[in-house]
Amino acid sequence: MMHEAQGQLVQEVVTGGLPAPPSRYVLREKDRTTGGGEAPELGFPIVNVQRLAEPGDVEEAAKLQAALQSWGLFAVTDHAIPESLLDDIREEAKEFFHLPSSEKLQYANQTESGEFQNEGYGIDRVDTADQILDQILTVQPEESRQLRLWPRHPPSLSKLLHEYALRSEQVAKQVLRAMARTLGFDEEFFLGRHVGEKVASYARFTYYPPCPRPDLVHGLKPHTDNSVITTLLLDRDVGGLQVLRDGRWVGVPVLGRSGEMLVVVGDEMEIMSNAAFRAPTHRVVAGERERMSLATFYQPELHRDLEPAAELVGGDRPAMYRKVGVKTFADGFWDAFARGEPTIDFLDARVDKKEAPRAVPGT
Ligand SMILES: O=C(O)CCC(=O)C(=O)O
Ligand SMILES: [Fe+2]
Repeated sequence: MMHEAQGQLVQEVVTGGLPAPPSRYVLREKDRTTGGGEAPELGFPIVNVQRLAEPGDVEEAAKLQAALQSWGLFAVTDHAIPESLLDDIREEAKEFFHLPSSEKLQYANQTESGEFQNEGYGIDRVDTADQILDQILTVQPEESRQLRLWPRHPPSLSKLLHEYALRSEQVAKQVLRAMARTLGFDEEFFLGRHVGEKVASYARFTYYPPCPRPDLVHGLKPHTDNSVITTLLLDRDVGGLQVLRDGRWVGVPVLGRSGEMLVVVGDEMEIMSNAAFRAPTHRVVAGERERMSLATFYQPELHRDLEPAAELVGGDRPAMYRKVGVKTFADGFWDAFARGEPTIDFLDARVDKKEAPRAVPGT
């Protein structure tokens, strides 16, 4: 059901001159974000996509491998997406979020009877009090697009998203091919055999309004991504993304052009690779300046099952996850996210419960 606050949009409350965020967004004292390792990290991994495509480039492959083993996410350069496209899509997305709520609610993520649906504009399903505003759209396969939920204003935003989706899919594919190679498999190991011809993708634009008391609220609460991998277009000037590393939150640095596009390992890759690659837990802290991001989640074809690849199971490496349908996993994500639990644990997909991640600080 629709939460009574669904129509009360946080950026309007916040920019309306209030000294502090409305109480429903305020975190309990123990969950607040100050003092927790927010300093941006030096040595953040950056991988060159063109070089990754060269099977003989062992240096770049080693960088990818190190990035996957350490952060589970990394910036990509030489990705062939024109800078002007990245700038335009960010600008137009902000323009969309700046529209009056009556206009944006045309694309609301609820059905006419008030039921939550996974696509559209709004706060995510409200089960807890700390969620922000986003717009989620299926982008691939094209025949699954629900165009009535695609913004008609600004007028070119939909076209930009279409173009961006085509190009960002190429980046995701290059990275998946190179990831297969780092494990000694052929390039189609993940893409062709486990993901399928028709990679599914969902775009999520997230808008973080300027927040008068960033210490009191989450931007986006801790989670792992519901994807094989995610491409993530960041705000060029405003940081806030943090990654949980060895029990500490570490800030992703703002690196201008070379740090604006990230690739993030998702839960589905963790399962398929039998934890050869792990999905990093990440969150966004609120800030005094507005910020937006565009995440595109790449998923296997919906009719498939997710399970550890047979080649990565055996001997001293038993299967660490049970088989789960891609659709079950995708639906489970929403329940898990609303409760602040990892989807893998929420769906009881981990074979050895002792392997479950330690409790996330600040949740
Ligand atoms: O806004 C960001 O930097 C991160 C967004 C994110 O993690 C997501 O949409 O899953
Ligand atoms: Fe994420």
